[in-house]
Amino acid sequence: MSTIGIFGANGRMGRALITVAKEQQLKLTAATVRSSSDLIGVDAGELAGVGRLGLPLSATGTDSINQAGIWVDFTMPEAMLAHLELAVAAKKAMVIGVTGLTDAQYQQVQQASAHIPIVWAPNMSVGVNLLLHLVQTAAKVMGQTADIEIIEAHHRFKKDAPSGTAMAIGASIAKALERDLSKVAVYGREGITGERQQQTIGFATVRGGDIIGDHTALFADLGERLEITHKASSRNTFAQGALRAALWLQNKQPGLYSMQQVLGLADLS
Ligand SMILES: NC(=O)C1=CN([C@@H]2O[C@H](COP(=O)(O)OP(=O)(O)OC[C@H]3O[C@@H](n4cnc5c(N)ncnc54)[C@H](OP(=O)(O)O)[C@@H]3O)[C@@H](O)[C@H]2O)C=CC1
Ligand SMILES: O=C(O)C1=N[C@H](C(=O)O)C[C@H](O)C1
Repeated sequence: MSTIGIFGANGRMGRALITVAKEQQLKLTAATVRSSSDLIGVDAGELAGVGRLGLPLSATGTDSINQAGIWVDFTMPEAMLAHLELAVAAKKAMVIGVTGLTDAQYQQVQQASAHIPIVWAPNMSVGVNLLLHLVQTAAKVMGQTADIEIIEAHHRFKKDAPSGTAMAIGASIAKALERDLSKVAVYGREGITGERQQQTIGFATVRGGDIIGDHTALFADLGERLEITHKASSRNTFAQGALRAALWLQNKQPGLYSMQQVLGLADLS
């Protein structure tokens, strides 16, 4: 079994990853934090509240990159790109869950995948990845006449909007309907907006409290509406998916892989 490392171990997802790695008895051999962090040397299991693991947190950098073969990154876009540079230089595989990437940042991930195997996905849960297929069926059946809106809700600490998952749902629906998402997306509404344009795909964002992650795709027609909803009740579900992706990446050739491929859902129509 490959050795696994976690960048950004002190984040919400970093701690969930440590928890799940312990539950699944995976070979977690590195957990890193910023080089300026006071947490360096603290036990990773104690940080995550799951008891001593005998794994001290180390500083992200060239000294720690060789502590693991596959690295998991749920940090922030700029930090992730710096980690990616380290991984490419050391030929390490990466699982990336970071959202809110600009097009240019996503292109940097694509370019790095010419050198190392990478899984990038805005949502690592089984349910959301199934939902990405279900919305395509709904779009094909109802999308020519129904109004399509994507509603997402997350905790008050989230920094990007709409969520990466909401964007992926929009892209999935737009693809099924052969619409260009960049032309039909409407992000929030205010003032005298006029009547709704039928071809548009609307996005609405809610931020509050400790909501872990809710997503709804709404297909609203005259006389009926269909809502397809996913609600995450624990971050461990994302961590389980990420660690499954890490194991799946063992011995893979360089390339950019999706969670659909990891879960064997890529061929669902
Ligand atoms: N794909 C998926 O399934 C999921 C994706 N996400 C995404 O994962 C990302 C992280 O989410 P979450 O865990 O809630 O965020 P947190 O804010 O809890 O954690 C972010 C981590 O990144 C580190 N970090 C941030 N900026 C820097 C930097 N400049 N240099 C070094 N380290 C840095 C932080 O370090 P420090 O503690 O020192 O500040 C922290 O450890 C988001 O993009 C989120 O959308 C979240 C859940 C599921
Ligand atoms: O920031 C989060 O928390 C989450 N972010 C991801 C996203 O932006 O889609 C996935 C999940 O919903 C949690």
